[in-house]
Amino acid sequence: MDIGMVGLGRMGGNMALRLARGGHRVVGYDPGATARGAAPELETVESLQALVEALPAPRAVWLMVPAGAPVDSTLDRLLPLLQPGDVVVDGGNSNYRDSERRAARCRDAGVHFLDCGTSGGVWGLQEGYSLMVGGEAEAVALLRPVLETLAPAPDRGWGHVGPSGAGHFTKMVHNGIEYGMMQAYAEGFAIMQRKESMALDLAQVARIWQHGSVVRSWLLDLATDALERNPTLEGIAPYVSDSGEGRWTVAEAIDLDVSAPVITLSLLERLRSRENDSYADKLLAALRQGFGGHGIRPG
Ligand SMILES: O=C(O)[C@H](O)[C@@H](O)[C@H](O)[C@H](O)COP(=O)(O)O
Repeated sequence: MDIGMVGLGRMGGNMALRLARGGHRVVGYDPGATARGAAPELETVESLQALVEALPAPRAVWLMVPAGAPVDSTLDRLLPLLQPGDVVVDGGNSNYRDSERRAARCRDAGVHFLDCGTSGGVWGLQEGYSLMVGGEAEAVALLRPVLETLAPAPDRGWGHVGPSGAGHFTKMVHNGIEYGMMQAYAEGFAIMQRKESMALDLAQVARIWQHGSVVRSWLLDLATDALERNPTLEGIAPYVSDSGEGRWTVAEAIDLDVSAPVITLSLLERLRSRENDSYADKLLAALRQGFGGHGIRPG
């Protein structure tokens, strides 16, 4: 089918390519002008207007722009160009409450809005993406050919999970789980690395666990590659960023009265990783000295 792809960065560019290679006609536009003009499979245009004009009705336009304000500003410019019956998909890591709001806004204009949680990262081009779609069934049916091509296989790795917001809600929880799993691997390997008397080959242990072990997973495969390439993790600062999904998961857990200690602590560990001159730790040391006369390490 014909589809417009807005945003041709790491995710959008690869998704556009996977679709083009899967036999779809993809018209790409990148607001940041990082268009992959070099990829011969992609037809790129210079404006949203040109993108809309290049598509037959009902139009399908997939947004892969950074979450937050860029999605709203793209919608501001895109909606007046669309017609009732057209479909907009937000495939980025948007907050699900924003997606509920955007769906209502599109509905007022007669345009369908689908929120699609997209997992797979840079590997999605070859492996396919895991896609969680929220919105109206009618719009999902229109997008089915595209979803079947983006997914690892037409009949699996994607699904209509619920009403507007449900796609990004499930992706948010997916990422919360991702935080917890990553943290558990990181801690386990740190314990083994500290056991200097055994001089364990951590890449070897990871390789063993990849086969038959209860904790085998794609994240473990990535850990194995990382440890094989760089066993001491030299050149990597112990600083872990986040893009918001873990925070939203923790906030949602609290709102719903769900105890989610592992996800919460893995988020806090990321925050902790960014403190290399902790005021809180200095105060702790000062208090301990205050009440117990314990020594402090001069800094
Ligand atoms: O499933 C995925 O493909 C990932 O979860 C991806 O969507 C993720 O958002 C970023 O790679 C990093 O997220 P953080 O910056 O929050 O770690």
